Amino acid sequence: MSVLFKNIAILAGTHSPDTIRKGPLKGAALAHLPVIENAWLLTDDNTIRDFGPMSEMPPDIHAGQVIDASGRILMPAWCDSHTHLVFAASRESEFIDKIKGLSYAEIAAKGGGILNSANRLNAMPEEELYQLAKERLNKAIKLGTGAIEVKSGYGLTVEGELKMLRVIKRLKATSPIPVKASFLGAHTYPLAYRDNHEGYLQLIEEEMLPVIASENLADYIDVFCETGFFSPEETERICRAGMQYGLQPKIHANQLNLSKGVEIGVALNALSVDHLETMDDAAIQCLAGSDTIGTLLPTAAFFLGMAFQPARQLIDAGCAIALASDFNPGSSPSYNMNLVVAMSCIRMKMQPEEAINAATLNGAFAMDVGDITGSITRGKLANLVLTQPVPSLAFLPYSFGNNLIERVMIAGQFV
Ligand SMILES: N=CN[C@@H](CCC(=O)O)C(=O)O
Ligand SMILES: [Zn+2]
Repeated sequence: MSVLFKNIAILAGTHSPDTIRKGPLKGAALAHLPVIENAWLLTDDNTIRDFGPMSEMPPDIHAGQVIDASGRILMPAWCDSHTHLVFAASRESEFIDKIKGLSYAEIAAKGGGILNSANRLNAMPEEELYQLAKERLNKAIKLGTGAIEVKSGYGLTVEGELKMLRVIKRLKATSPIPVKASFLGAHTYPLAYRDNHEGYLQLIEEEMLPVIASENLADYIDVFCETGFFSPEETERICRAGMQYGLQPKIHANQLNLSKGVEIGVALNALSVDHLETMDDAAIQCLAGSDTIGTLLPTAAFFLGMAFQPARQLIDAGCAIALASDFNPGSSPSYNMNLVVAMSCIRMKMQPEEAINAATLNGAFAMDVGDITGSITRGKLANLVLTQPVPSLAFLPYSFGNNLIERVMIAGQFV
């Protein structure tokens, strides 16, 4: 079916094919969000067919449905390039511990955190895990998410990790939006290997990765490179093991400490290094001189009460920045990308245009779908967000916490 949107107050994110070909928006280019005011857009089947200013709309357009978008913004759906959407149970008891003053690291050290999620996940049948994940994904789509990356990392056993990745593979097959999978077996050391790191690294290399590759269960290799989790040397070893199977690194770096994750990610040509709460000048310069995307996860910093990522310094240094939700039960129990964008403006001093680009086009590039989604470009997927009537683009992050989305279109269909 084709849908014609008419009288769109602001059609935002109309990046040209030339811009898309150049890859992620870096530095000052991030502030350039092309818009057409008083515009029309036509979808055809699952794609964006054409668009332009109302004054130039061809008189003979035929569409199955016509929408009057007066006063509204039409823009690309969010591209959430970092989530842990597959998990068995929420962890609000740890939330209480955090309120009482325990840190993320202290909760992890007493057997909570990722290990808590791993115990619950290993006990849950695959079908139930899939149903829970599918429900969450559908809710995220209704909030405007039109492409998503999902990680394993709550199994930490051969069976558990494969179970998670098989769930993600089913989501890929059944979800209306693009889904990418990252293998995060190196999320933390399971208790059984606490004093035998070599044994767990070998388990990943010899028992997990070969099966993952043969069943085509992952697109990326991820490691939590952090003090108390995986050292820089261990991170590099696991990334290289994944790379032998064609998995590009996309790693957790510099969340709690200057972990060297950024430097390792850049050296290994990682697609992205994610978190970046804790950065020094060397790490910022290293990222700026690379093609690796820095994915900022402000809701995780917010939830853990940490300093926010230094978005301004990163952008001013010339880095390519994406924004993602980090949706997970421990450090970011929200998949709301609208909130991520608002928080990035309010707390990281990003301009609304920068935040929208980072959460759409650059997010798409951070999961290799920049050629099919993340902007209003002819031939791309019609994955679109139509807002309620709003006075301006800046109103979206300004009016934080309010749901301003009226309709979401995925592959040309309203959801
Ligand atoms: N930092 C490591 N991993 C997740 C949190 C996982 C958890 O606490 O369950 C993150 O990206 O924030
Ligand atoms: Zn994460």
